[in-house]
Amino acid sequence: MQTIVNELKSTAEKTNATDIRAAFAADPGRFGKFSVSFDDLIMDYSKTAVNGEILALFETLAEAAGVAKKRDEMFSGVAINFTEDRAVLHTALRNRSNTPVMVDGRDVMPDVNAVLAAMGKFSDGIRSGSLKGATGKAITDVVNIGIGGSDLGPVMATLALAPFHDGPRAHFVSNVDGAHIADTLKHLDAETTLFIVASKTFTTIETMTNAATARKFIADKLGDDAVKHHFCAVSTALDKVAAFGIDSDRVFGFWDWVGGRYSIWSAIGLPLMLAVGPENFGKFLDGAHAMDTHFRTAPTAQNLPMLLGLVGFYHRNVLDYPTRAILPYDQRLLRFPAYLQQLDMESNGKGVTIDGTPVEGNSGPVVWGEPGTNGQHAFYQLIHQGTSVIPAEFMIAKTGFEPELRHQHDLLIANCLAQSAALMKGRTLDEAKAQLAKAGMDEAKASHIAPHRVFTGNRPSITFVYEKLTPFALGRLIALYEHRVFVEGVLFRINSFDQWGVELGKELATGLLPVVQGKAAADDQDGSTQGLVKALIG
Ligand SMILES: O=P(O)(O)OC[C@H]1O[C@](O)(CO)[C@@H](O)[C@@H]1O
Repeated sequence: MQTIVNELKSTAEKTNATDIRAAFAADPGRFGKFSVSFDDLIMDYSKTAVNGEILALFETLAEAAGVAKKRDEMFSGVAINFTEDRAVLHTALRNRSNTPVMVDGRDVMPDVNAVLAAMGKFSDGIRSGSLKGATGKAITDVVNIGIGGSDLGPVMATLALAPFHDGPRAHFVSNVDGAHIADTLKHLDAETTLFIVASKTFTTIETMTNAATARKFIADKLGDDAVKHHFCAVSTALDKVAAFGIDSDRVFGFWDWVGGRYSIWSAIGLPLMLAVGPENFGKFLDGAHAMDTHFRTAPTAQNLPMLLGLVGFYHRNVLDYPTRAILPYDQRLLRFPAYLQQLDMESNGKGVTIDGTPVEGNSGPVVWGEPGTNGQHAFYQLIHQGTSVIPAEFMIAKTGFEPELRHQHDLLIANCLAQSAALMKGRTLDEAKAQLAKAGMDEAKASHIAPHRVFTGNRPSITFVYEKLTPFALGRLIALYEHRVFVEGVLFRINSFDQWGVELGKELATGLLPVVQGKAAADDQDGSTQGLVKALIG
């Protein structure tokens, strides 16, 4: 593999691949060569440093790394998450074909479908008002209590599908900071509020602490017996859920072969189903399944997740770009960058390969971003003229949901395409001087000012275009990014599906809590922690 990576480096240099502007000047038909589509989803990667030679090496690299073989292992239930001895089967949750998926010799599809049906029945009951609170009132507000994968996916998807909401209002509490639940409960009526305690392990301290506060909120207002009418739970730890006191018919399970950051398709998606209904949730699953089928069957050169992963690896490990910006031109994808931060950085932020040896080169990039056009007024200065090259990933729908505001959607499209073009084309010194001269600036001053108005250009971006942000399109987009993370993880030669890196902080926090509470001395803490504890608690 390393030989091919080295060949990618030398070929990029030899073909001057990073001069993207020159590549377009030499080949106006570049878009046709370096864009792929799957139904209405188009991925334009022509504004990246690719060419025919690079693309051929991508295919060689994918073959040498065995990406397709490892993909098929994942879909078939091989325990590829070997440090936790688990299969990775979030794809089974949206396996709309219902072909058997075997785990430990057993087809899991009947279980998957049973949970989905139970979620649908519960959602219909809450949404119709037939399932009521303790005082006989219909539920008007749902509060999801969870964090990480038990929060970020539901938050992102529920906001993204706002035009499809016809159920109770959705609220999300995740941070252990009391401000989060306090600000949420302030506006809610206990009689008409349902809490979902969402935790794969049912041990996460933030979630369990907030759940206890929510429970007290209901008990104080409506009495202990009311709790069972105002709570439900989503978890794999059914014994812990029972101990919390939630009735089994309000517990929606999922399985250890579903990673937290890959769990939106499971019962973790219950807040989304309550908001948009079981039918739209089914379309959400349909979209992901369509992308799964595409990923499993399309040849590499036409395979969107494969290409997105290969370009991402190329940017990270060949061209050495340390971050990537996710820039959705869709306000309802406001939380999509944050969702991808966990999906990508908790999956591929690893330093050890599957062999237990240190990663050679780089592993996952820093993922960040904000919707356009807002980002243009915040950090685009750096993206355009800073000293770091930051690959951008834009996404834009052909059509919005507000026909009466079509003129605003036109502006959104114009800005999205313009930013991608500006990053690629830039502005030369001569162009800057000519522009200043045309504005009437004298030559001496223009020579002084012009360097500040130069844009290097040749800054890479990928643009996704799709018809409309429907449940199907959202499911398809999320699955695309899940599989891109998978492809990059294989190329980095890491296990993308464990997350040991979150353990140490948790362990130290457990030991520090009694010190913060004044119940234990800080003597064995490091000097900085001792100083900070003293400053904070005296
Ligand atoms: O759903 P749980 O078990 O509460 O875990 C919440 C999150 O904490 C982590 O385990 C660590 O961040 C994530 O992987 C997970 O999504």
